[in-house]
Amino acid sequence: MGRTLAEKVWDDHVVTRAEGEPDLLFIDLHLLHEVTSPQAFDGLRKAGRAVRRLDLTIATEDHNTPTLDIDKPIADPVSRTQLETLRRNCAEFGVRLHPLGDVEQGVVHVVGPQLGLTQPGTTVVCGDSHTSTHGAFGALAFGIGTSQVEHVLATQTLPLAPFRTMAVTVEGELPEGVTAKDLILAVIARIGTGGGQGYVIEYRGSAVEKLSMEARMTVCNMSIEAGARAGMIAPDETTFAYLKDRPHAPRGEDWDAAVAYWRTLRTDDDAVFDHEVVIDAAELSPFVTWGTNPGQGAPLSAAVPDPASYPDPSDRFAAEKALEYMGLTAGQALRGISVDTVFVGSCTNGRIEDLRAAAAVLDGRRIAGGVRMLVVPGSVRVGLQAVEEGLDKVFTTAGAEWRHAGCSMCLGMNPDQLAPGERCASTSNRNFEGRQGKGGRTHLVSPQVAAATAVLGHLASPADLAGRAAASDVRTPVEA
Ligand SMILES: CC(C)[C@H](C(=O)O)[C@@H](O)C(=O)O
Ligand code: SF4
Repeated sequence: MGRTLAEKVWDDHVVTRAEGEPDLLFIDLHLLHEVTSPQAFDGLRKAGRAVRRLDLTIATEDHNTPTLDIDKPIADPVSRTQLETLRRNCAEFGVRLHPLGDVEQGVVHVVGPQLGLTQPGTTVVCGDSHTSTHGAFGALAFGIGTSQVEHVLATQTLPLAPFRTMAVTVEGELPEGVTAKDLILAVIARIGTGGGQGYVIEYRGSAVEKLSMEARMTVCNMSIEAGARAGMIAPDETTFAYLKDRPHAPRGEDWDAAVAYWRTLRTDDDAVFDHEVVIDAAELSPFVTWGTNPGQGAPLSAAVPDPASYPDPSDRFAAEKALEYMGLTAGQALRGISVDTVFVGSCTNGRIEDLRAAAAVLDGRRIAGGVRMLVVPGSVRVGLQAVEEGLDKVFTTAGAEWRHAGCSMCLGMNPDQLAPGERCASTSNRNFEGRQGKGGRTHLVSPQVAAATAVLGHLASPADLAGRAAASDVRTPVEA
């Protein structure tokens, strides 16, 4: 019988297989950050062990890094300790680290792909749930716990329980203005936050094939929000073009050999998935969340749902609780919900295409009075590219704040937080209670919706700005 993409990559990495035991897999790339590595390094130190494969291990600082005044000492003592600990550990064990101030620093899931470290057919792990992002390259990429981080540091292998396979097939054309973020939010709303549990999801179909690498990363990034162990997309010409000439991509003959292998990484025609979901791209529209988990979402054109409409009592209870926390009423139009803050960034939507998309909406416009907008590039490189393209000026001219790279307000482990009761349209991936600051309320959106929301001061899509000319289009003849 044929095999799925995930099964092929898995099989190519089995070091040992024994009846009744999990397979031991070789790990090709281990990414580290400050939050989930300290105890793992402590464990190594106590056991008197070294890092087994320094050439396959790389660290960056992202969660605790400030996005302002990065040349000043870090004021928050917890963040300072986290970063100092990572620096000490990396120096002691010889691990390559890209610290705050380094040109390759940034959110771990933005840094790996942009350096060309994330490659098709590899196994990638990190002590971080959104490691699923790397599956966009046809890699098998898992988030792992701190004890597993220690195991990988010591052995470059990991025992892993078998997974089930799910295909999410999206056929057709995404309508104008509908993005990868809308697609994945719709998938999660459809299968639920537990719908992917135990599965590796492969996204396929003509709509997925047409997505750029960055859009594919947005989709795979949020697989974990459907409870899946990983998300994957088969590598193709788009993948190869993205990787070519990246610092760690193979070169010359090695490149040709790599591409020849990568072309074999496709689900066989006769392979069978344990579960299949089919979605018609044409039916998708800009999507926003109204609740406190990423599955509580609806089209922007819809209304806040009535908890009473849920047949399942636990869904009903969850919706009631969510509406209470979010300060929303059933039946209220999603489009009318006003926000205090807009956050563009994170490993979901903090890449250059995301910043371009937000800037295109803001160009020549101003954000609404009383709205605070933070634009945080996913990495220093993304930030530099944005500056080269003049996007930072578009943001600041519109009244937004242009910040230094990091996780920032995605989870508020640094000073970028919501105040209690504040409402935010955010391009990140989690809308849990208190995620962006205690008492803060999060609506997950695409970069385009984030930008339009900033301009109008309430949840909106760029289409809602039509007819409201950009400032640059309404110059008087004298100015022109
Ligand atoms: C801090 C880290 C362990 C966490 C994760 O695993 O995802 C964070 O990145 C998040 O997004 O909540
Ligand atoms: S940007 Fe957000 S989701 Fe991504 S790693 Fe950082 S905190 Fe986690």
